[in-house]
Amino acid sequence: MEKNVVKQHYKVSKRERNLSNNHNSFLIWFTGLSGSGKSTIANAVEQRLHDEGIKTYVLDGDNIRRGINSDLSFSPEDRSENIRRIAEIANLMVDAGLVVLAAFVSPYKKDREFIANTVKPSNFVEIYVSTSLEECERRDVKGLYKKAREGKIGNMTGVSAPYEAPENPDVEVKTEEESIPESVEKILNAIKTKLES
Ligand SMILES: Nc1ncnc2c1ncn2[C@@H]1O[C@H](COP(=O)(O)OS(=O)(=O)O)[C@@H](OP(=O)(O)O)[C@H]1O
Ligand SMILES: Nc1ncnc2c1ncn2[C@@H]1O[C@H](COP(=O)(O)OP(=O)(O)O)[C@@H](O)[C@H]1O
Repeated sequence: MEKNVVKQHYKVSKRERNLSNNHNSFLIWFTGLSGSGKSTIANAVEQRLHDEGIKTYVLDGDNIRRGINSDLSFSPEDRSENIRRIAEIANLMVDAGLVVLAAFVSPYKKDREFIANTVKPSNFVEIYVSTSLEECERRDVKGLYKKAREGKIGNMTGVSAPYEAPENPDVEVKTEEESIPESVEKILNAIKTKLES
């Protein structure tokens, strides 16, 4: 389809925004099963960054799916479209100078590669929140696993839909072995040099 759309260049660049904020902007992407701890850890990391005066924003699966992506299901195609839109949104926010923390199940490797390429691999930090399915089911924060086992919801990641774990994440957070503060420290250490503008 002919689109007749031409890329426009902005006067103020990402570099200039980063310089005036005194820190770089990039995307910290949390992937893992539902209940693994993505939101808990992303929000705890954000709090620490915010307290240091860094401009941040959290994008979270549940909230995005209640708003801009409320038309999407949990089929493989809709999950990919979910991630495609979030990658584009995150890219705009990174361009605007924010450190974006995104917490999405994002079960497909190819979708996570798409995100990295959308924001540029140098602006992408992948955090694998690697909690076992057994532990996520034990926590069952939202009662979804119980419903999935009872056959009341389909396509539940880990139960009736796949999760492709990252092979080479920047940080792996093992929530069954580490406390929340330990995981937060690990992530803050990993991004320290990235923040320097
Ligand atoms: N079938 C199924 N599978 C997985 N998750 C489900 C499902 N149905 C609803 N939920 C709830 O939706 C949240 C996951 O949405 P995401 O946008 O992160 O999913 S995805 O990246 O498109 O796979 C997820 O939030 P988190 O628990 O924070 O991960 C669940 O609360
Ligand atoms: N070490 C840990 N790291 C993160 N969450 C933990 C940890 N130990 C227990 N939890 C609990 O696990 C639950 C994870 O839920 P949540 O952060 O909503 O996960 P997700 O966003 O991946 O669905 C929370 O109730 C949290 O308090």
